[in-house]
Amino acid sequence: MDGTVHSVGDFHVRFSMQSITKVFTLALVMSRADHGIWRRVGREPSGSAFNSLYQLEFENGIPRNPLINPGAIVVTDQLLSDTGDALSALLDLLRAETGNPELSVDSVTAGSEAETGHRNRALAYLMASFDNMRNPVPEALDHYFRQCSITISTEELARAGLLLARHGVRADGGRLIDHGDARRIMSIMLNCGTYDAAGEFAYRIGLPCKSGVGGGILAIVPGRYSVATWGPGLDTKGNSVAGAAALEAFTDLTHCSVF
Ligand SMILES: NC(=O)CC[C@H](N)C(=O)O
Repeated sequence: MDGTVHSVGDFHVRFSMQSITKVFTLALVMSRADHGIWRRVGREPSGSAFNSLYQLEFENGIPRNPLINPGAIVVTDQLLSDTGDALSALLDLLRAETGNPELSVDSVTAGSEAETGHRNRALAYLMASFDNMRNPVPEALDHYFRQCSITISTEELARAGLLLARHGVRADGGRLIDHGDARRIMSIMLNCGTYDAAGEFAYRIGLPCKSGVGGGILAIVPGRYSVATWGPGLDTKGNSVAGAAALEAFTDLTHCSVF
């Protein structure tokens, strides 16, 4: 938590943050008093794929949790209502926490997210049909697609993760969220941060984690440090195979887990 970074391998390589951004948009929304987000999204593991539609239909347009796609779309929609510019709010936070003012969106990735995002569009319109979207779907999705396309290195991701390791205290010593909300976000990461493999991750690694389909994983050792891994090969659930293996070896060797 003093900012010392230990790195190995391709730690300067930039990759697409993808779903890892979902943790930071949630923190931004929760930083506002009376945010009301838990009326719009749940806090239970989904047990299904991150872009599954059927559960959302059964559960009346209320996504299971904020770390699967429909939940994150709701959170981004809320952040858009709160700030007028969800993407800028997220970029400002990540630039400050990583210490890299150049952190930005990869426009080629963002273009491809928009071009291929039919399922995300289906999820968002389904939620709109249940009156769970506040902004026009195309506008909210534009922010969501660009948010997923922010590029970051493992070193920067580890720095950003300190926000949670420090229970809500920012790099500049100010506070974004209170201690309890940081604890709650990490509990959601443990239960929901790796989609329908969260049980397996808790068993193998025992840390709050958030993965993204860009191959990154952010893991937090609360009160001590954060660990970021990147390996582009994904398993069938969308989690980095090498990243999970590295984190498992790491907690086996260090005995540092929340259990
Ligand atoms: N699991 C992920 O990283 C999903 C993010 C991806 N951009 C999507 O919306 O489908």
